[in-house]
Amino acid sequence: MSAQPPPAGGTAEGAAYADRFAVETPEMVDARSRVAHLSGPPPVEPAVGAMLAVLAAGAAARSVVSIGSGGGLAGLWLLRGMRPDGVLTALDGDPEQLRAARAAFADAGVPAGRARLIFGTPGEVMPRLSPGAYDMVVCAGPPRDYSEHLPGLLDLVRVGGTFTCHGLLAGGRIADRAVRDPQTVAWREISRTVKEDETLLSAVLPIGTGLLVATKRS
Ligand SMILES: C[S@@+](CC[C@H](N)C(=O)[O-])C[C@H]1O[C@@H](n2cnc3c(N)ncnc32)[C@H](O)[C@@H]1O
Repeated sequence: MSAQPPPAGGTAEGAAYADRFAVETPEMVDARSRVAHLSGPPPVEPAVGAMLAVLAAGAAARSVVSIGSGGGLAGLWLLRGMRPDGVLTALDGDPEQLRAARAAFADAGVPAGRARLIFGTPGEVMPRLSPGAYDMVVCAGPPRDYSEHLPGLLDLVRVGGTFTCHGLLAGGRIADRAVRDPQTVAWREISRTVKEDETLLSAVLPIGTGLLVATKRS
């Protein structure tokens, strides 16, 4: 398990319980330790991974895009919830993280056809993805790196599908109007855009470092 993050809501004990409730497979535990020494932010907390799996199962997801897929933790949880014939498209701009993800999927026995690993940024890869074709689009990483692509990322989601971003409550800065660093400002822009989009029904879940979830209604 990753180091316990500051609780986005509730108590540290509650957050720890939510993470223990979401039991990870041995392959997930190995995937977590594989990325522990790499640079970059940590993978999703178990409670967040479990929520992603629940959302994927609820959407009977057959096609999911993971932006900033890292070493594959979120991907393994998503694959657990997706249909057995579902395909995960995972993209990351760090070759070491992608290598770790490839190892994680191989370890977990994920058939090659179920996971498409792509090196690149959202701006580079999005033109290769079809609008409206995805049951879920799952974003992680620094919000400034994908906020400018938010309209395009939302366009990828089919009607009835789900969009998520993880990390917006980290440190609680988003709630403090006096804080105006670029990442926090980017999180506010993403949250506002999603909240004000009348085609979306959205919520913020205080798990992990905060999960923004939206379902496309039209
Ligand atoms: C928090 S980590 C991902 C963790 C992953 N979702 C998981 O749970 O295993 C964020 C990832 O975003 C990637 N990333 C950051 N900026 C990016 C960009 N502009 N394009 C592609 N990937 C990016 C980083 O390389 C890193 O692997």
